Amino acid sequence: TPLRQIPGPWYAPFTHLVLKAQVLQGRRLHYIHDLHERYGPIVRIAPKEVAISDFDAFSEIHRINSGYHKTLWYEMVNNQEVPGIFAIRDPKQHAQRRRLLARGFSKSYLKEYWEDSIREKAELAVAKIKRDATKGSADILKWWTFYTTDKNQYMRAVELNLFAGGMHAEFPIMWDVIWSICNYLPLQSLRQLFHYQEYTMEYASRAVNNSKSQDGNTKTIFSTIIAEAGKEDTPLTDKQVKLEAGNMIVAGSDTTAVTLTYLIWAVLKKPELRKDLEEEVRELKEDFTDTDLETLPLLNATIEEALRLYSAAPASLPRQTPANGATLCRYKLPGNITVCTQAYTIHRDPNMFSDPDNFDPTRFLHPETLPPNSSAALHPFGAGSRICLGIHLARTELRLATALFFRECVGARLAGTTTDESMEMENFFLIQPKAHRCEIVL
Ligand code: HEM
Repeated sequence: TPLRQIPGPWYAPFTHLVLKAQVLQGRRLHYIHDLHERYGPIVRIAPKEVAISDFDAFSEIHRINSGYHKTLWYEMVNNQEVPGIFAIRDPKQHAQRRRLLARGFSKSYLKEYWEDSIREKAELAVAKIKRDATKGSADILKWWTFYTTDKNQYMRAVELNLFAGGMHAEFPIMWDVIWSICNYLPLQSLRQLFHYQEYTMEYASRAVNNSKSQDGNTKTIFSTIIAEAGKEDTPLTDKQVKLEAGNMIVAGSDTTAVTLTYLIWAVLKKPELRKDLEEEVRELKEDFTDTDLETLPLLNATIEEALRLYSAAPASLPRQTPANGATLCRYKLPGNITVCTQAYTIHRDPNMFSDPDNFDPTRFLHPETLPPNSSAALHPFGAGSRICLGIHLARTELRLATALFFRECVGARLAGTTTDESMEMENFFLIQPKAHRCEIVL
């Protein structure tokens, strides 16, 4: 195989077990990052899998109409009868579904119908953080999760979704064996882990049914999806709408909550930066809008820097080489093998971002001074036709929560329990702090 030319550890051509062991330990992105540091921008990581951190190759793989499609791994993670938007692999089918869902996520639509409700929830989360932090300590990861998802009996299933889906995709046989054993055990937590899809679907069904029962004036994401779904020549079935609702609930909750948590943590580690941010948001008028926030230089630079170092989905985005093969980083690759790029490594490329491990929002205050290609290399929300559908929603949520936090929680500090070690990244497709909490005090 031409893959034998590609640098990498001696065992990679023979087995994927070392890679899988890293996945099990929540260390896949660290492992691949270390391999890039050792072997360079293209590394063979398993018999039929290659990791790539070269900018040109990244652009080629994720370019619209590039011919590199999502791999089967996505369908295995999704683990549903029919794949939803996140997992659909056929480009035509994907484009059709995306068109249908996109309207409810457009920037103008969000501003018109959703901004007030996002702001209301951000205010509530910040009020709770302030209350807890004043009394003792506040776990911001917990409150940002409540900000992005309803606090209800399905929350745990939503949290488990990508973890359990990832395990199903990586270890399908082991998963099925354990699944059949656990079915006989009367343990609620195990049932939730192995039946996460049913719980999530139940939650999604409830959300869709609620939307249907609302009067015509009340718009929610699901009422928009349902309305748009009805207009198509081949409308979505009721089941497909619920399935997509489930996808949105999973894709839109931990992602934003984790990014916000790391953002606040990184700022609180730098008291001067915290003071500058507090000053910038203090100047806002009481009834500021998201449009006002878009004009704040430091707030936006801080969000950009948090997305560079700590966006919640910085790990491998696997794609399949076109059937007739490809050439990447001057190596010829056969068709239908997996190539994956990870933002974690590309965002830490010293040629794109000087002193890359340093959290320094000021680098984005004058983007024109950044090296060429660095803004194209920044892709916390993915790239090309599969870029995040919720990008505007996520950015609005990030702006409102960050501004409200630094207005209300002036002088916030990290609690003694929050250390660099407790915040180390655990990687099960998404990242989250190893301690699964992040406490602050006032
Ligand atoms: C800071 C928060 C977020 C981050 C960092 C993030 C990141 C990403 C990334 C990297 C992808 C590309 C995955 C790939 O190519 O394999 C993606 C896709 C997606 N995201 Fe997000 N996301 C965030 C918030 C949201 C929100 C709020 C929603 C919706 C409620 C959402 C819905 C989706 C959907 C539906 C896709 C699949 C799009 C497609 O394949 O067409 N995300 N996201």
